[in-house]
Amino acid sequence: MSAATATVHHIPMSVKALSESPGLTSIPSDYAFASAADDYDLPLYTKDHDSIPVIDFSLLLSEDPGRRSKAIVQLGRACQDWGFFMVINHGIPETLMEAIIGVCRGFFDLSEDDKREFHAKHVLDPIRFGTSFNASVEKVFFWRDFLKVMVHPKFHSPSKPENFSDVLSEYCEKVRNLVKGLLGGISESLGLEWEYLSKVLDMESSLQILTANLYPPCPQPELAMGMPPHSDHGLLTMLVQNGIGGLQVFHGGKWVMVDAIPGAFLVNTGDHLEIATNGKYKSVLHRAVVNNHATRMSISVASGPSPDTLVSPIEGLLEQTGNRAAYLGMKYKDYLELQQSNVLDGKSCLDRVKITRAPHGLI
Ligand SMILES: O=C(O)CCC(=O)C(=O)O
Ligand SMILES: [Fe+2]
Repeated sequence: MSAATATVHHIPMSVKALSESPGLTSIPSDYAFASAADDYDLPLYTKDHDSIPVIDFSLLLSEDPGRRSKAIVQLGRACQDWGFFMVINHGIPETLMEAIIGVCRGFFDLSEDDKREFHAKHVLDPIRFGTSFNASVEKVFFWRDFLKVMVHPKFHSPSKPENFSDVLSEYCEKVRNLVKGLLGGISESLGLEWEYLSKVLDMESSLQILTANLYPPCPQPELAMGMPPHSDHGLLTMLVQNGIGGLQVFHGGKWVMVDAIPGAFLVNTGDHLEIATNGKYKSVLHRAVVNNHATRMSISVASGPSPDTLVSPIEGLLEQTGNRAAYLGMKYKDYLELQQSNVLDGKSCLDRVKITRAPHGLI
């Protein structure tokens, strides 16, 4: 390509640096998300937050069969009706949850030069620092910086700040165990054995990715968006935040603001649980809004099958779900690459593997 025809896409600086520019009172026009009006611009409901399902993890492991099966029914309902729930009594110390938020904050507070080392060349690079979602293809940027680290089956970690790697490894191992328990309960809620999903999805080699999100104060929060409506790849995403709200889930045709129980995990079902269950447990749309007074941080851990697992609807579940597979099989790592290389837009990636059929009787 000659210099005259080359187009250089403008990659913005971090929103952290932008938000710290002296005298910033409005956002640059390429962060104005509201002008790109979308279907999700619906009224916001907070009153429903009481009904967000709460799962007591300790009951899933209870020795009392009655309490255990009740908890499993509740978990199945939460996956089917909401695709979102909070988990309490999960056994992960709050000090460790605070520590992971602390070391991630420490990472974002490194100099821009230090962080630049992790500007990725490829979306599957194991450590990536960036802004927005995929700034090289986006027209509108999101008010968000991120650090993404692949921590399993192979562990990676930035070497700075000090003790980042120790906290990351301890935290992610504990989250993996929690996910194993939740998947066991989910398996049973589908009438399968506790170990079933873990085995067919090869969770021993589960691809686990930690994403730290930083949303600095924004002078015009009503125009900007932290993360647009999207569903997550993988099976379950486990999220914690620094005490500042901003996560909204789409439920019953409305955006519901999540009012987190302190110390609880916020969990959402991902695209690969939808594919594996042939649409019985659908991945949930969610988004993150920003505010003008406090820096919000959230740490999400996405847990998927092993990178090489071909994920398609599970045979044993077809009978409960209309007898025909409604999704094409795709290797998890190929799906991940596809999702991360494009703009983040609702469930557009999942739509690519969805089999659409003409209504019965029509060709
Ligand atoms: O910050 C949040 O609450 C949402 C983050 C999120 O959706 C993600 O990391 O996929
Ligand atoms: Fe998400």
